Amino acid sequence: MADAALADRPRARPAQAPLLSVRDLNAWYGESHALHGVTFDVHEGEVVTLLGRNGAGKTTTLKAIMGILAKRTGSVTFEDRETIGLPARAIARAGIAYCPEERGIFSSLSVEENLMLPPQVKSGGMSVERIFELFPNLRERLSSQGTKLSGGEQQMLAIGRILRTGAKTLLLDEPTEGLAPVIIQQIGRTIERLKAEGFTIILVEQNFRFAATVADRHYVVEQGKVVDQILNDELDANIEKLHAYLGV
Ligand SMILES: Nc1ncnc2c1ncn2[C@@H]1O[C@H](COP(=O)(O)OP(=O)(O)OP(=O)(O)O)[C@@H](O)[C@H]1O
Repeated sequence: MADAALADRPRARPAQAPLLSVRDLNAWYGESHALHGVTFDVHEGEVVTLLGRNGAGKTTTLKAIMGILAKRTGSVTFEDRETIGLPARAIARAGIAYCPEERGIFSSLSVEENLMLPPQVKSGGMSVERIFELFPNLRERLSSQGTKLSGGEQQMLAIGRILRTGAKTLLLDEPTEGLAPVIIQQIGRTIERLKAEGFTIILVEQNFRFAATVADRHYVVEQGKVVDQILNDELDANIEKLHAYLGV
């Protein structure tokens, strides 16, 4: 195929191998079967969202990729390496970081202590100075206790903290949930900057209007499976279908 034709291909079908490839992923909470064969790909440098109703399996998909669910089957390859049998710490060292919906800020620790908590898993982690450039509020709150932070500041700290680790693939679970529009915009700008720097991001979002401002593609999750894919450029044309999926 000619180079020009390759360049014209949509992002959804680039020629190079995916960075992350999820195939027939099943996962359980104890006896409860939560994922029923999730399959999707993410290419390096993409921002991809998982959209879907409450309980569809979006968070579980992130946890299963990260290896923090005890029982999972199927295949998750990252940089062509199978990770399904690996413990979470090995997956983190491979360069994937997870920012949970509940943010996981230690209330008894200061902003600085929270920031320094996760170990660096790869070289090239972001310096604290750079993190403060992205989130100036954190610099001002450096010695504040975790409990004293607003929801927005907690979210910035949770994202800043994983940027220090050196991971270049980020799993962000509903980073905008419950936040004021001005903070949501700041998180949106941060995601854009990270994308421009080559980070790969999987974003779980309920707020598809926000998702549309940052993502290349959207996967729709329903009953523990990916049931559809919508390119961001084609979102407007598919808006009724998306409303039906999301029940809005
Ligand atoms: N800790 C748990 N123990 C048992 N079942 C769980 C647990 N967490 C989630 N589930 C179940 O797994 C399924 C998928 O939940 P999940 O949290 O992944 O959905 P979601 O799409 O992220 O939705 P939400 O936005 O509500 O978090 C649901 O049926 C849910 O009830």
